[in-house]
Amino acid sequence: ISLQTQCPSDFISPSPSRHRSCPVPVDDETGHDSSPRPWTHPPYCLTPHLPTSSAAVDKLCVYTSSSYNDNSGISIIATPETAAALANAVQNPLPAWHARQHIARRGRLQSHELSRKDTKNDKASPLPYTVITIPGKGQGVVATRHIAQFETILTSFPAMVVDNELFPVEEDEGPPAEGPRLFQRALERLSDRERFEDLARSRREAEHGVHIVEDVIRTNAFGITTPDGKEAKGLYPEIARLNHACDPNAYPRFTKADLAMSAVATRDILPGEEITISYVPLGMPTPYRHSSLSNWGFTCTCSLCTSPTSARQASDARRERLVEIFFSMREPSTHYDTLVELTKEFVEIVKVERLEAKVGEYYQAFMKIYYEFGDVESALRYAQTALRYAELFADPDGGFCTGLRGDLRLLEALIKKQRESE
Ligand SMILES: C[S@@+](CC[C@H](N)C(=O)[O-])C[C@H]1O[C@@H](n2cnc3c(N)ncnc32)[C@H](O)[C@@H]1O
Repeated sequence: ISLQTQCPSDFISPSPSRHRSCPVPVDDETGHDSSPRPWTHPPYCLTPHLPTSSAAVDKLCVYTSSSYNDNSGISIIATPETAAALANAVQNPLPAWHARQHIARRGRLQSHELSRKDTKNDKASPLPYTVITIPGKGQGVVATRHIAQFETILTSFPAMVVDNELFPVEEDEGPPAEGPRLFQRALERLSDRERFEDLARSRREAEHGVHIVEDVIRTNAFGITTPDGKEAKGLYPEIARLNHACDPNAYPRFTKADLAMSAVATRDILPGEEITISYVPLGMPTPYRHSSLSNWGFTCTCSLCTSPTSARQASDARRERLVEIFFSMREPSTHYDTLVELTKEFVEIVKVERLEAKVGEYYQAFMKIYYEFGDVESALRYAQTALRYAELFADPDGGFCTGLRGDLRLLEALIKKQRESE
């Protein structure tokens, strides 16, 4: 008998649990008298006045679990359906949960100074990083020992998840007027408010009246997809200490099954080196990066942006060349030999520009192109490498990895059939 239950909004591998159930949507009417599991407070709901272009949303409610993440707590602002889809992740943490050393007690980071002791791979400090003040950047995260390429540096669990309806893309559309009341309730109910309120803000002076939750989320949150497929913002206080670099040494990986966000090293990191991620899509040339970064209200002074003009221009040219090559590779008029040459050039640029975290995506595209050319053996090799990198930098149970595994099986079957008929 399998104890595992599959719920309608489950991801590929639901975490097996004896206590597993399929949570039903609850709101302020259905959940008024009690606090239905895993929520420790009755849902607080409002009907937002959304722009007509927006999908129909009857209610947005605040759902809180005070016990989540070693009693740091989580507040979710979502529709009853999305909250139900998130409930299992909140209620059934994966077995590795307590083993994660970087969740300090009460969810706070150990923010001690980077001392000589720390840099010597000190066993007493289980964390491979510390949080310190970085001139011109506020706080930042610095390695306290050698971190190997592909190592998971830190994993963080969300303090808040907020439906994107409260963060319309079009600036002039304006957020729904109900936003601040929902934000306030979500903040008040958090057990560890300090973990949230300590985070960087970027709109305090420029835009008076912006609610602290809106400001903190806009400055620090990641875009995530909930198990029922809704776009939301996830606020991960530990990961939020990572500053931006255009040539970062870490990459954020979101795993839907436990809602975790991890920072994975894209290359070896030396003790004392700052650990950085890119806030904007990797691989963009300077002007695109700078306009995308304007949302955070800082001028990027990372090593790439402050490198000599000639080096920066060379990097921009390589990044633009990647796009050109990609289109040429897909041109129907491109001959196979040219395709092979273009692939080599592309791979070389990816190495020089240190875009390891994008290899999964790039090689998946190569797989398709070589398959269309009838070179199934090469397609299989690219699919294998794509999956290896995707499992490092993307959700191993997510759609990207699952799709690649399916492609691999098809390609293997095809090759087997071809060999049998030879
Ligand atoms: C997600 S927070 C990063 C952590 C933040 N430094 C702190 O003290 O908590 C984003 C904010 O950090 C600062 N920041 C991040 N990367 C930076 C960079 N490369 N240069 C200058 N400031 C940066 C900006 O103020 C930005 O709005």
